[in-house]
Amino acid sequence: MKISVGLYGTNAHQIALALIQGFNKHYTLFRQTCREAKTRFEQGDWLGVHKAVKERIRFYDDRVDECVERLRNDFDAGTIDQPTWQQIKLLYIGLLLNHKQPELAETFFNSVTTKILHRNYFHNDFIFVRPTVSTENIEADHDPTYRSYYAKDDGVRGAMLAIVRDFDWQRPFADLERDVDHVYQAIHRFLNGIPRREVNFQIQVLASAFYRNKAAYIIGKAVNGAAEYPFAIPVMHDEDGKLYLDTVLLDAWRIGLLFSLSRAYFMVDMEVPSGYVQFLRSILPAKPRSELYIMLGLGKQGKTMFFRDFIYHLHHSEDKFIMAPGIRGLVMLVFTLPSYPYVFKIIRDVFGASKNMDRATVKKKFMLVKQVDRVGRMADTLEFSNVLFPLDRFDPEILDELEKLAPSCYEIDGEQLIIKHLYIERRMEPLNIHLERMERSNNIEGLEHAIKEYGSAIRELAQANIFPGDMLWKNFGITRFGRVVFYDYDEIEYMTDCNFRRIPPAPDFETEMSGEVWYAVARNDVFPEEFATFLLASPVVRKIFYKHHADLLSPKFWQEAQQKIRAGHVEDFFPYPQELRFGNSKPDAA
Ligand SMILES: Nc1ncnc2c1ncn2[C@@H]1O[C@H](COP(=O)(O)OP(=O)(O)OP(=O)(O)O)[C@@H](O)[C@H]1O
Repeated sequence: MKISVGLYGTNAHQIALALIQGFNKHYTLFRQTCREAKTRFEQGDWLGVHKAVKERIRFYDDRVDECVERLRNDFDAGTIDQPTWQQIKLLYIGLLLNHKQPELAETFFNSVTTKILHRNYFHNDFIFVRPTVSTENIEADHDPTYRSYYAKDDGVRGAMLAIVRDFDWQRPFADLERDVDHVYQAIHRFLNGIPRREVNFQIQVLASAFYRNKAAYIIGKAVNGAAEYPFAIPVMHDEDGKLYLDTVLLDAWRIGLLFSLSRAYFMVDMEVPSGYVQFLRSILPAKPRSELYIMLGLGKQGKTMFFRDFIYHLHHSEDKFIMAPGIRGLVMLVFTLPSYPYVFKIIRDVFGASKNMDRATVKKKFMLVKQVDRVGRMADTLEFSNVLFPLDRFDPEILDELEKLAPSCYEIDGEQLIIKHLYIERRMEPLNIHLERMERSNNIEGLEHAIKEYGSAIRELAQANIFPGDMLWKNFGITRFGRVVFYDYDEIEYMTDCNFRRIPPAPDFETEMSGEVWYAVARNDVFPEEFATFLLASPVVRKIFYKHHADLLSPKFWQEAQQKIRAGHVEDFFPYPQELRFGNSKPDAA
């Protein structure tokens, strides 16, 4: 039934209700899959874990589209007048007063209404440019955000046992008391003894575990006097299918790395997500809230917050956007703001000669990266449409490049530059620049570290079913923490779609020397023996590469990795160093 909208929005209330119903449906489904993560973990359903993460990404857009359609069908949304839209927003705020996820619901409102309204309406009268409802200290009705434990008669060890048991995993531990003892010893070593307990001593633990890949992480902090000690404990399956604690992470920066954007998103069952973010911020104050929301699977909220932070930063800085240092892309045009740690990537209109693909394929590859396990080796990207930038902050070189290479991707409207589509990702030092710097300063240790890391990145990506396609140094970056991460996605393929081949012997010497290819090459053929030609021109780099990663230059490594994937093997990737593991168990060999 179509209801026509009268003057001053007599249906404003019904429209506000339709919007909140749309959001509530979204969050119910989102929570359901997060809740089921516990069962998937208990059952060791690792392929199911990947499938669920992939499917969850679509939930948001599906619900937004559904809600837009409902507003169009039931309320003729395109004809709603300005006063009615303002009224709808005010009524919607009223519906959020006791809501448990008001910040997400505000963002949902924006997602739906910006699909209906013209850009001129994108200000605070009509959408939530700024949040309106506070998320401070929202109490959950059913599932508390964190639980508190005290060291009573059975001491800290007893509290730790209770913490783990309260997760109620329906799978036995191999030897929980042994593991808790390891945790206790690790804390002892880390703190140089166990400090005297103050009267306020307590351990606070986030009530839902953080599920990712084959692990569940217990995250919390101990409070003692004025000091707080964060911790994260990964729980895993051993080779007999029993649970065990793999380590305890006690350095806040190491815990922060669990939330690196180059890893897959967590599944966490949260009634009040802002409570989780608030708690995480108390142990990781340097992590932007936007990145925490993204890592909790709430990407749209993360993007919204990222953008609010970015606009705020623009108002409080003066530097200009410049072209990103390094070798220019043949597919992407990349610029950056030196005072902000991200790069901005636009798909060019015309690609360099060697790039035989189109815009849709590039977008598909970027989406693929979001959906797979990035194993800490592929940068996550935030995708935006119609982004407004202040024109006077752009270096003329970027404007020239835009005009030359991507004329259909932008518009200039008065003082504003509107970029129609772009990806944003963390800025790193391009690996080619890093290696040159290391070689120039004769820093062999730094060079060796970076090359070792590069090979490990390729190896781990292969184990996670990703073949980078273009493995040149310039397509990788190195993070502040010295980790090598891949960021050029236009040529990536699933490992299982590639055909890794040895170069067939030449029929005769003349053919071999001719520089011509003497064998037929199909689209998905890959010849690992060729990698050395374009990677290892520098003798010092070559020597180090051969020392650590010579096997990557033969088809055998790649074919074996393929076989394992085809046999359903899901590799273990540990977001912390091997030497921190308690060594209780070899990882599950399944
Ligand atoms: N995350 C990043 N941090 C820092 N610099 C980056 C980042 N991403 C890209 N760059 C810079 O921009 C350049 C081009 O980026 P990218 O490799 O994504 O583009 P491309 O067009 O896909 O490249 P190619 O021509 O190799 O396909 C890189 O060589 C690098 O110098």
